[in-house]
Amino acid sequence: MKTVFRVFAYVRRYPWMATAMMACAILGTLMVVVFPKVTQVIIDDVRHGRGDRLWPLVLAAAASFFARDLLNALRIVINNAFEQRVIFDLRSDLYAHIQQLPLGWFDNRSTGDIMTRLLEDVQAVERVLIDGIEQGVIAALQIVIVAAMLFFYLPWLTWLALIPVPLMAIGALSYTLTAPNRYRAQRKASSAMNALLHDNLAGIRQIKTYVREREEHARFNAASNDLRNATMNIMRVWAMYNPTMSFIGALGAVLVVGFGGRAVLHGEMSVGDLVAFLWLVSALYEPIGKLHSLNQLLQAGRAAGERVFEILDTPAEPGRVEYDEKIDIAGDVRFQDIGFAYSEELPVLHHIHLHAQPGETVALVGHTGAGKSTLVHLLTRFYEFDTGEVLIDGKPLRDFSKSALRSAVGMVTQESFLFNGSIRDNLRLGKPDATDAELFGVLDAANAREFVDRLPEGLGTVVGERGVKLSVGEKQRISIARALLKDPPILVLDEATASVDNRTEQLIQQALDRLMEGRTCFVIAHRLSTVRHADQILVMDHGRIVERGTHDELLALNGAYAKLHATSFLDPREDAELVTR
Ligand SMILES: Nc1ncnc2c1ncn2[C@@H]1O[C@H](COP(=O)(O)OP(=O)(O)OP(=O)(O)O)[C@@H](O)[C@H]1O
Repeated sequence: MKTVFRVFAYVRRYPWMATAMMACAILGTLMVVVFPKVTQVIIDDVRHGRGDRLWPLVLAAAASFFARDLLNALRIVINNAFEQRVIFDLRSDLYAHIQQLPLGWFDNRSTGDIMTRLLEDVQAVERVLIDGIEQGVIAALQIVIVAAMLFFYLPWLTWLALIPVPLMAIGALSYTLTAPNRYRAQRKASSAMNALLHDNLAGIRQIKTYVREREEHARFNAASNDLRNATMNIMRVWAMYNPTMSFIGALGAVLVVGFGGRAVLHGEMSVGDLVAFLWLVSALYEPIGKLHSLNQLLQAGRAAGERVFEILDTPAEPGRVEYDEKIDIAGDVRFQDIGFAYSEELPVLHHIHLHAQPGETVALVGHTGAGKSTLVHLLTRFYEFDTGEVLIDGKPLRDFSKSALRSAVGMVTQESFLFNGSIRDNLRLGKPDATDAELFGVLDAANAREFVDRLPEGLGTVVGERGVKLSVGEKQRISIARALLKDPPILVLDEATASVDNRTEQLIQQALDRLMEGRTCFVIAHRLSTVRHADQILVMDHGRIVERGTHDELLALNGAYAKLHATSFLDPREDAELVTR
């Protein structure tokens, strides 16, 4: 129930719309009493010499139907606007919160699952909200009004008409108690199918390369079949529950016809009363039937709501966010005895000490999995270190707002992720108000101007998902240009290992040199040239810094670094290129 109440809290944001909608619904429902009354009067009174009343009564009945449907039309218009606002709010809150969640949360979830929650689950929650409130209240109101009228007419026949109600309540209760598991299973199956779909679309090149289309199709069908089975399970129970309830409800009308008919035969009630009574009984069971459908919606919404609120209840990343805060950072970075673990079983960094002065280049080298990326991710608080302290310009990292800190650190990763927008949009991520002249300036510096000028729409060219329409070397240079535009005092650079041709390599290296100039740089180094020119090299092994010094010092030490060097761990190609440059 907690989930349901939390969902209803969203309605409170629009009290006027909710009130207007309810007013239309209530007034429209009140019209339900007119027709049975008119019918009774026509049958009983008009028949007995009050023919003059016939047409005014017919007119009154027509007017009541017109009013009911006019109010209904109004209610639908308000309802739609209300519904869309609520769904917008819930989706917006959810998205805003997702953006604030720590990276560790994303590491443990599939994109397809998150998207299912944001798209499908929000929709299911919204249906409960709107239909739940509105139709639930209307149905309850109609039941109360009609039951009151029935009791007013003939209490003994009303009691007979209500005999099926306790049976229906028991049926509804057992459905409600067993439904959550069925709906949870369905939401989970839907997420799993979407996750597979998302993963496969992202990996479509691999699927084609490894000729896995048939197998992946089978895997998709299996996930889709799970969803089908889960949905069928819900439907099967519903197919039993709904008609059973409808049949039990119909028994009420049957009892009324039987005992009411006998009363008419014995002259204890008029035919008009019996007809009116039957109308009212059907007007009583119609909303009861609706409540059953609503119960089904409610159970679906409950399962979806749990998944939506699970995200909203996940604590956001720690740290302040002050988007417009401007800070001046020189770029002095110090790690003091830093320890970090992704999870208790997976300690990754141990006793890390390092000091980089403003403008220095620190090269991180070491075998794969040594902890180099993890170390630099702590600098931007992508992950929170467990022990020790990181200081920037002598101030603890956690005293900076996250926004200011991340504005001060530029990142150029191997992946060079580009968004599916124009080159201009992608560059402006680094500086939203940059003019085209500034963009061309950084494209020049990043050796990217030439190919951008050659593109059919220049800066306006759309690069495709993840920048798929650009080559690896082009993407790298765009991402260097983007970092140049951001102009951060601290730079994290994950040197690309992917090979590009020698000329492109040279262009990229030149662009990087320009980018690194005058900044404190942490480079996850894969090239000999980079480490040669670094002010200090940190050699990492199993989460520890095992050696530190300059290239010559470390070679003279004849330890781990010398071994890496001897085994050509670092790519020497660029070195040769630079010498000839
Ligand atoms: N997001 C994560 N969640 C859990 N474990 C992780 C995560 N990222 C990295 N690891 C683990 O932490 C260890 C260090 O990884 P890290 O990526 O920092 O190494 P690296 O030195 O940068 O390696 P590479 O040069 O291959 O990128 C590895 O054992 C890795 O499996």
